[in-house]
Amino acid sequence: MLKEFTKDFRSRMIWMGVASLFMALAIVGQSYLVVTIIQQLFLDNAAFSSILPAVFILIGMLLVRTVFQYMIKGSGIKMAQTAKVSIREKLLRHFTSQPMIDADKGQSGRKTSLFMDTIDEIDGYFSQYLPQVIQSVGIVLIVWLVIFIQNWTSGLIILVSAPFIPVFMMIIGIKTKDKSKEQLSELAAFSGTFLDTLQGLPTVKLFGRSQEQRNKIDQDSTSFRDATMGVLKVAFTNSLALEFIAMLSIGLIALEIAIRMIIFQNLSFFTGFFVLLLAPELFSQLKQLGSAFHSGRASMGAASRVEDVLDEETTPVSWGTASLKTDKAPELRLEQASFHYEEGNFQLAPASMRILPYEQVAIIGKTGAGKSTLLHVLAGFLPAKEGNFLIDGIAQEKVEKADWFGRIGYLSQQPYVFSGTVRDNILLGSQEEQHDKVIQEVAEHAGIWKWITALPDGLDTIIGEGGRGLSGGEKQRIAIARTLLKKPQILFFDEPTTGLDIQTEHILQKSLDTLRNQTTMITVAHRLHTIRNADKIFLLDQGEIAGEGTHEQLYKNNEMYRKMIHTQQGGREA
Ligand SMILES: Nc1ncnc2c1ncn2[C@@H]1O[C@H](COP(=O)(O)OP(=O)(O)OP(=O)(O)O)[C@@H](O)[C@H]1O
Repeated sequence: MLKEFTKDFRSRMIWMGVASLFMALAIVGQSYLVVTIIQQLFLDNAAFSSILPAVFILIGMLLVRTVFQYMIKGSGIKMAQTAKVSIREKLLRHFTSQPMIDADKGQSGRKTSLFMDTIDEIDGYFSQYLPQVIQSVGIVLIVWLVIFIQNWTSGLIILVSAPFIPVFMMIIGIKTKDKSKEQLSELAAFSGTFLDTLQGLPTVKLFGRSQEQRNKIDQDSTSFRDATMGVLKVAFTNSLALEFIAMLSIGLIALEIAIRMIIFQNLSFFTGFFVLLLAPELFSQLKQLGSAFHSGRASMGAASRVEDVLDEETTPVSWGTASLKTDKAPELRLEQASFHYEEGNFQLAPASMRILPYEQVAIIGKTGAGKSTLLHVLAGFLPAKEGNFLIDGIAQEKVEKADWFGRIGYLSQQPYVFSGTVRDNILLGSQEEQHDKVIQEVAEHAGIWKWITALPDGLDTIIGEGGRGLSGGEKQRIAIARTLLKKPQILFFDEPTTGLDIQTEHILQKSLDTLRNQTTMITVAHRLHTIRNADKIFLLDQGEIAGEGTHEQLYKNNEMYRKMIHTQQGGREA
């Protein structure tokens, strides 16, 4: 994945290469001038004024070096920013293109950690590793060439000792990728458990499981700490080995220069000192490359974790480009359409049905019969695996996604309320800004206006993430207000199984009645009222349609339906 980006960053990398050549020349020039100044001042006893031009050129060289170093680093940071934005977009597209069922999978904390920490870890590859490789290769080659020309024996010592650094770097660094991947997995697990516990705190307390949860968090945090220590251990071993090799090589060069200068007296002070200044510059570049290699490997571990998630199999719903040519609610038709989840063995048997515009449809059946699954297939949240799903005669996969979702509404059993103002939450139902009068109107219909006016900031009151601080009934009413604002042509409604308070129930009924003639309503129904008033009822049993018709027809002809109604009525006749 990371290599893909290097193509996009080719021009930046060429520019970095050029900058590193200038840096190398500045390093050589800087050492040359330092030696010249010292030789003139201390050996040739030159006047200070005569070395002033050299001092100014030296300052210039230092400046050139600093500026190019800054530019290479800046370029690396820009590459990292672009790459991170692009990877985050890819991941977001992956998460959002998943069908509802996959989107709900896994812990939110894990996903957040992947999205934030893991992608941040990729930063090092572009901001440190790549720039350092380009910089070090250029500088090391040029500096080595100058040393070799000046004193070939020193050049030879470097040629023998320097390759140990990349070799050690690779041997030690190889482990970094796996260790870093493990560390990020542990962090994700820790974030997941922590967020899960936080969200389920009342449940945990209620069941007296605080200690177990505490132990689990403790365990996850210890695993994360151990994994972090593992990565750090590799990093420290890496630095130790690099320092050791560099120190040994520089020591050898110093010894060789001293022997040639003092014993054999065949090396000038100028050349000896020049080489002694250049050698640490060369090894410093190699050491920096070693550390950058470590962060590069850690980034590769992070990238591989992102890749694992991107490679996860999903069953996305495909959409096309055809617009529905109708202003009214489209007709829906299933032709031998079936569905099964990747996991588990539930099968929605091939089902055929026709839902006419503005029909009131109820889907009923026992728990686990497949009612919500059928509703999700009809709403385009899940793909029909076989058979056809036709929307106004057009195959669903050819219909434009935005056109379809612009026409439908979905009221789930547990509607989601976002962290934000009450106004923002209601306005989710509208593509445009709406006047407060309109919001008031739908809020009144949804029976929540009085509640809103009693809030400290009215419509501008901030409500918590996931609707925390709101009762179930209040969340439902906000969801109803959103739906009323959207005025969908088709409303998919997963009726709450748990009894709403009588008032919310009454409001819900009234709101749905207002929509009755302008909306096709497909309801997973639990209330007798909805079932009796439906134009068409589909009775599901273990994933199969076991009956279809009006209440009267089914009551007359279907034993299972009769039994269900009797149970609902507590034994009374319908
Ligand atoms: N994401 C999933 N992966 C695998 N199996 C699933 C998934 N979601 C639901 N199921 C299974 O599919 C079957 C049908 O589930 P569905 O939610 O459609 O039933 P339902 O009739 O709506 O039930 P209820 O009335 O309890 O909501 C169940 O056995 C359920 O466990």
